[in-house]
Amino acid sequence: MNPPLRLAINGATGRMGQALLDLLQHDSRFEVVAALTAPGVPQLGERAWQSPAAPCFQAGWPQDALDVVIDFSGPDGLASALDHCTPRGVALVSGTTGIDAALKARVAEASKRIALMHASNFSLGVAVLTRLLREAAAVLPDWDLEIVEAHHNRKTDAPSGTALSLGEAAAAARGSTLARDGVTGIREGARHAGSIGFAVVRGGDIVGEHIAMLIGAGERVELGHRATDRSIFARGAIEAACWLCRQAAGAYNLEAVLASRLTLRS
Ligand SMILES: NC(=O)C1=CN([C@@H]2O[C@H](COP(=O)(O)OP(=O)(O)OC[C@H]3O[C@@H](n4cnc5c(N)ncnc54)[C@H](OP(=O)(O)O)[C@@H]3O)[C@@H](O)[C@H]2O)C=CC1
Ligand SMILES: O=C(O)C1=N[C@H](C(=O)O)C[C@H](O)C1
Repeated sequence: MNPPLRLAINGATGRMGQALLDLLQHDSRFEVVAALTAPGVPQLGERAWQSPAAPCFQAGWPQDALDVVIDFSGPDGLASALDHCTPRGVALVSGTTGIDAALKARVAEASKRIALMHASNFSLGVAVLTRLLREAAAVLPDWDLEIVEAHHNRKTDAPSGTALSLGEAAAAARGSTLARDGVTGIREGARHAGSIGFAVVRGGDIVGEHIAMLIGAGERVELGHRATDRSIFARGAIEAACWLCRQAAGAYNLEAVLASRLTLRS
């Protein structure tokens, strides 16, 4: 049997960090070597779960060698993970959203040296939704496309990373880009033909909902996904980490993992 993969969680005290730790306590494929969080959080020094084998929450990267890092933190946390993983050849799975063009470029640059998967959504359902939307957007090129997303009241980035990725996939299927046709924020006046609009709802404990509306004259197609439990994202990221550790340097997406595990047919 292979020894367990040596893993660090970045953003370990957050909502996703907790969902990951809940699953990883019982996953013999991994040894959680470090549970990293931001400096100053009250949990620093506490064990990540109730076992003497659990690491304590810490604010700096460990000296120990790692096989893989799973990062669900924020833009600063992702930048720090890139700084740690790239020179050391450590694989990196990141679900952090709300990152700007400069950080996206750093992610792309790092993937020349390490195996890296950055995905705005690690759920199987959203992977399928993306496929369906690509197809619908291509066969209905003249229909108006609006993407509505809803999340909990603690979410800081908007539109969500998933909404933007869905928009990018649809735009690409129509031979366009979000930079050209995406429209966010409050809109006034008539709709521009070909634009892809985004609407954002924030409230309560909504885990994550995305609805893509393709609106024609006298009819409308709606494709949507509702997450009701964060463990779906955590499970996807854990499977990705396991898979990524066997890959050469490069930028990978979740579809590659799903194709190898579930043989999703095109
Ligand atoms: N791709 C996907 O499938 C999913 C992506 N996400 C994304 O993951 C990210 C985290 O989401 P969520 O868990 O809900 O957010 P939380 O705010 O609950 O958790 C983020 C955690 O990261 C910590 N953190 C902040 N800065 C750093 C740093 N520099 N180094 C290490 N840790 C840091 C935070 O500490 P502190 O609280 O002190 O700031 C917090 O504990 C978001 O970008 C979100 O959009 C979420 C769900 C699914
Ligand atoms: O912050 C969240 O919670 C989520 N963020 C991701 C995003 O921005 O798309 C994925 C998921 O919807 C939950």
